[in-house]
Amino acid sequence: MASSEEDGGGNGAVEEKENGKKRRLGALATAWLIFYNVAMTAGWLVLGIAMVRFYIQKGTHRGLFRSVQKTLKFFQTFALLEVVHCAVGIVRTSVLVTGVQVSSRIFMVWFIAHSIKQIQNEESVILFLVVWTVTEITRYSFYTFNLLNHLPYFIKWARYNFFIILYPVGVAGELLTIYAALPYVKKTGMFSLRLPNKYNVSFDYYYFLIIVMFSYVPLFPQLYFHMLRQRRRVLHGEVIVEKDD
Ligand SMILES: CCCCCCCCCCCCC[C@@H](O)CC(=O)SCCNC(=O)CCNC(=O)[C@H](O)C(C)(C)COP(=O)(O)OP(=O)(O)OC[C@H]1O[C@@H](n2cnc3c(N)ncnc32)[C@H](O)[C@@H]1OP(=O)(O)O
Repeated sequence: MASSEEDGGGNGAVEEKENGKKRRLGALATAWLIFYNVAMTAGWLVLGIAMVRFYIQKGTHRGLFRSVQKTLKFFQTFALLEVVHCAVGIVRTSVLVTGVQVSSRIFMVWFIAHSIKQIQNEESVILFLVVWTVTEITRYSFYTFNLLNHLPYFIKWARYNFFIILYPVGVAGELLTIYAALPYVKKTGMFSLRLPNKYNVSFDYYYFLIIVMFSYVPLFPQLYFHMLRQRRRVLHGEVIVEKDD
């Protein structure tokens, strides 16, 4: 995370600069991250409240995705900035780990749930929506309070414990949703390119989705074990030697 001006540590990109510049960039980066995390906490809170209100009013999950999709798309797409934060060094996280996490979410939102209307009312969509929402409210409020140096222990505890259950449940929701999308993708041939065509290349979205589903097998454990290491480091103070990207 971007460190405060006083402690001066923890931000390689910033530390290399000469002193005056370093202080300014440190304060700017911290201010930006506070703004970003407050906005994201608020966005996911709004989404959570909208989901609860929808369910209370309608008594069904049908139509829920449609009613919250604008907020979801905006805030989940905004999270692309997290990859930028790592790349420019204002947060101390792997670009690769963050990139996989963010791109899989963007993919679910735009290329599955948005593009394939027939699956928007699947229970699995609601499953990953609820899990993402709880996760993100906890995660962004953790970062915000941490940056402000007033971190309540229960938020820290929630950040590094909830994922143990929420991560596999969220992944199950995502995989079930992709699985539910397969027949529609096959029937419509969407996003696919058949031969012959002027580019002389073919692409089959149906098989691409199957490959994406299988790619969870090697990729998800890496994210999960990364979080388990973070948990040991933050909650139990273990020193973890991270490999470079
Ligand atoms: C094109 C098709 C692609 C298809 C790919 C298919 C493969 C997909 C496989 C992957 C499946 C993922 C599925 C996923 O979407 C399901 C869910 O999310 S379910 C819900 C449960 N999820 C979670 O709990 C998410 C957990 N993940 C994360 O928290 C992050 O995304 C992750 C990058 C994985 C880990 O986070 P990080 O390494 O950043 O850990 P920390 O939070 O401990 O932070 C480390 C330090 O960085 C500071 N930091 C990070 N971000 C910020 C920020 N925004 N503001 C301020 N500071 C930040 C943090 O404080 C730490 O600082 P320090 O080291 O000083 O303590």
